[in-house]
Amino acid sequence: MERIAPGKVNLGLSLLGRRPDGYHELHTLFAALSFGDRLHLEPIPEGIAFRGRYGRRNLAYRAASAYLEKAGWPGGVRIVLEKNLPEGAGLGGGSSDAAQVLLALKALYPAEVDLFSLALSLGADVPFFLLGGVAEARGVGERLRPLALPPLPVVVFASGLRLLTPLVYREVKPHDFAPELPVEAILEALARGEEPPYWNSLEGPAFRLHPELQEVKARLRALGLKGVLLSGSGSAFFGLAEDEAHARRAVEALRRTGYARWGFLGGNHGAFAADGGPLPPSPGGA
Ligand SMILES: C[C@@](CO)(OP(=O)(O)O)[C@H](O)COP(=O)(O)OP(=O)(O)OC[C@H]1O[C@@H](n2ccc(N)nc2=O)[C@H](O)[C@@H]1O
Ligand SMILES: Nc1ncnc2c1ncn2[C@@H]1O[C@H](COP(=O)(O)OP(=O)(O)O)[C@@H](O)[C@H]1O
Repeated sequence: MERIAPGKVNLGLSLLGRRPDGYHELHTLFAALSFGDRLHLEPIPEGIAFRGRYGRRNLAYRAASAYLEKAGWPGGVRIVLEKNLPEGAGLGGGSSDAAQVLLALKALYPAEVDLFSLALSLGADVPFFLLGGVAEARGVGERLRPLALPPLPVVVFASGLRLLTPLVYREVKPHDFAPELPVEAILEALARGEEPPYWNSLEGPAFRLHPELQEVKARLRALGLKGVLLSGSGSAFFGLAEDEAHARRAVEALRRTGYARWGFLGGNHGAFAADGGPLPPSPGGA
């Protein structure tokens, strides 16, 4: 069985406040991308045979182990993880890998296992990847509402700087908190190809830690991309292109200096990955 684990970007991320447990309450729009990592899975009599980085600490391995444990070890699985998404870039690759392993194992070894709570125990972004598509999220990302958005060409760029999520959250100051995102206005602007009225409350903290990231954002803007924003806790930025030709030109201009790739969000992109259906070949990029 072969599955694509799509990346994601956050079409706006607002930090509403800090909870007593130290976590931050957020309001965000997740959008799955039309490209991502690739997983090959096949049943074996017992155990987990895993090929990929980090061994047993890999989120894909941990997802397999958690599911099979809860299902009572009905059999084993061989997993080969082909990493295409940059790590620690805010594109959610590890979370998406974990979600696809959960979905694949549920198909291979059906059992009364609550995938959603298992997903949440693996990471705050993992439940979203069980759905894919576009979704509004609250809490730490677990309260989800699916949304519709037409397919939009998007360019993603990561300079290679690895931003650790805990360090970015630690840098958050009270003045970084913001109100809820204007969801309807964001969706309307995106559909019309206008500058969306969104922000990412983690940009301020990320820029304070690494001021050079502001230049990266400016470069994407200078290429004519709209709604250029840090994705999640970074360090990847994304921006919306006018059309495929514009997206291709932007990738061409960026690819010598980092990970640059274009694809789609919205439409059916990143949604059908979640039910195991085949994905179309990904469009170009580095
Ligand atoms: C920022 C987001 C946006 O989607 O993901 P990325 O874009 O980096 O993938 C998420 O909030 C990433 O949440 P999550 O996946 O749980 O982050 P982890 O790396 O597990 O958390 C690392 C640490 O960040 C802090 N943290 C995390 C999430 C949150 N809502 N508030 C927090 O304060 C906590 O101190 C936590 O111990
Ligand atoms: N399958 C995996 N893919 C990527 N990173 C993983 C995976 N399993 C564990 N990790 C760890 O999780 C960290 C964050 O991974 P990733 O999901 O790619 O980034 P982000 O949380 O910024 O979106 C990595 O730096 C790595 O140490």
